[in-house]
Amino acid sequence: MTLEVLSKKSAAQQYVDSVFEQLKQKNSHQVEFLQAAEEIFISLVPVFEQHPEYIEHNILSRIVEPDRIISFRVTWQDDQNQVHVNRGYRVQFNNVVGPYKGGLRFHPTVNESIMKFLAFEQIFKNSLTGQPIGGGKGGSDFNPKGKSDSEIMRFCQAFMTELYRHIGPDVDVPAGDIGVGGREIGYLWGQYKRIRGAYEAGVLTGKQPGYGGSLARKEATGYGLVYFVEQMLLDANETFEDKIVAVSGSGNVAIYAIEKAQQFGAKVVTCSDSSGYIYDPTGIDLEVLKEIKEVKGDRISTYVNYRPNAVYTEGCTGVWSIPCDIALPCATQNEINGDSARTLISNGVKVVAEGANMPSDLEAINEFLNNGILFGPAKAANAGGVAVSALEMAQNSSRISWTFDEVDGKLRNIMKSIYSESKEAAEKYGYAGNLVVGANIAGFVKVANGLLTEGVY
Ligand SMILES: NC(=O)c1ccc[n+]([C@@H]2O[C@H](COP(=O)([O-])OP(=O)(O)OC[C@H]3O[C@@H](n4cnc5c(N)ncnc54)[C@H](O)[C@@H]3O)[C@@H](O)[C@H]2O)c1
Repeated sequence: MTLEVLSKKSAAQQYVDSVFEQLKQKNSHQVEFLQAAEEIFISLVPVFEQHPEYIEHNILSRIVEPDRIISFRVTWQDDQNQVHVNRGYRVQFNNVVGPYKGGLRFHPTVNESIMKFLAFEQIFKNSLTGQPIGGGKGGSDFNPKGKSDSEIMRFCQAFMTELYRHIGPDVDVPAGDIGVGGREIGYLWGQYKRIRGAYEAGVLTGKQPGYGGSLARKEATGYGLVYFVEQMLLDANETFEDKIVAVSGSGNVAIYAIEKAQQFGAKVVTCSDSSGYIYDPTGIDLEVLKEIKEVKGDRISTYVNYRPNAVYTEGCTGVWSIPCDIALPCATQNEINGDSARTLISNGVKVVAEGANMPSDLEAINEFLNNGILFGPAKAANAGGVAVSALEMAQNSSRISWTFDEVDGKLRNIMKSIYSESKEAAEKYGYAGNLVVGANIAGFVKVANGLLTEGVY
């Protein structure tokens, strides 16, 4: 029996290693994609140990190769009539669970590796939501910084003039991401509608409420994060009541995480932007924060003009030196390194949950896990945004609009079930308490089982 188990173990490990080796050979220049794939592959070894049928059907090789990668030229004219060319992408990675779904990113760093890494992660995040959405991602190396409104509009129209033939409400449903907000979604949607000659609202999500958009989409990621932590706390017989919370960022995710945490009775004492952070020991004044960021688009340093007892400090990482019970990184990738993690731990943090994508580096995650900190990984904890995008698609298909409370109630249930599925998967595969492994496995197994039912293709 022992030998049998050992040989099975070794078969699973050998299989995962060999698929990863082939992946490296085929994609040697795609650093980000390989990094994301490796992280997920490591979590999956125990799954292949228990499911040799996945090895027989070569599921891993089939999941890690995108269904297709579309790359196209985008030609547009600036306000001085100069002609520019950018490259557009859409990676349609996997549609076993539903139509491809994932954001569009407009940023100069966009390349095929980054598109593939984001689309690959999106498969498992979307599967975890329990909503019928597959994984995709797209974008362009276009830099929106410094562009006029008309230039943005012309770029979006040129981008959609090619993209429209590859997407559709039952095919592939893009949304926003970095550099693509409500304004860009509006221009993209207008152009799609004009070309198609049909009101296919479900082709894009993140639209304005009243024009095909869903109520509570703006709040969804931040609220969802807090609902996820609510479940983590509940399991430890705790609540948000009177907890000290440190939040980083002051954008869409941060603002609504702060709002919900405060509604649950927590005291949120920090927020930040890319220049520095605020420490307000009496609790962040949300009205002031919204005025600064949503109305005026100002720097977070101006907070002290409204709240003289608060302290502003230059530099972002210092935010993690503030003692807290719960830390919610909601700004950007790699904002918590090993040192920041150790500081948080020595100051007594009990829960860390990721609102941003990949805010903790690998060393930080290991510090949290090895020191018994409850850790909620981004794939699970910030899935509320895409979950409500799926609810937007459902409303578009049925041509009805749910109330704010209806959407919010569904979001809370979805976050509850993402938590319990991740927790149960971790327990089932021998990693009790490790939500990183649990979320990867729970997302993967659903896609793998779907693939098994569809035959070989
Ligand atoms: N908006 C969503 O629905 C959603 C969903 C899932 C994940 N995310 C992720 O959450 C993160 C934040 O997204 P958002 O929508 O709130 O973006 P946003 O642009 O609204 O806000 C980002 C905020 O972070 C601040 N920031 C940037 N760099 C920083 C740094 N180094 N240190 C501290 N603050 C910094 C910015 O000043 C801004 O206030 C991103 O990683 C994004 O990919 C967002």
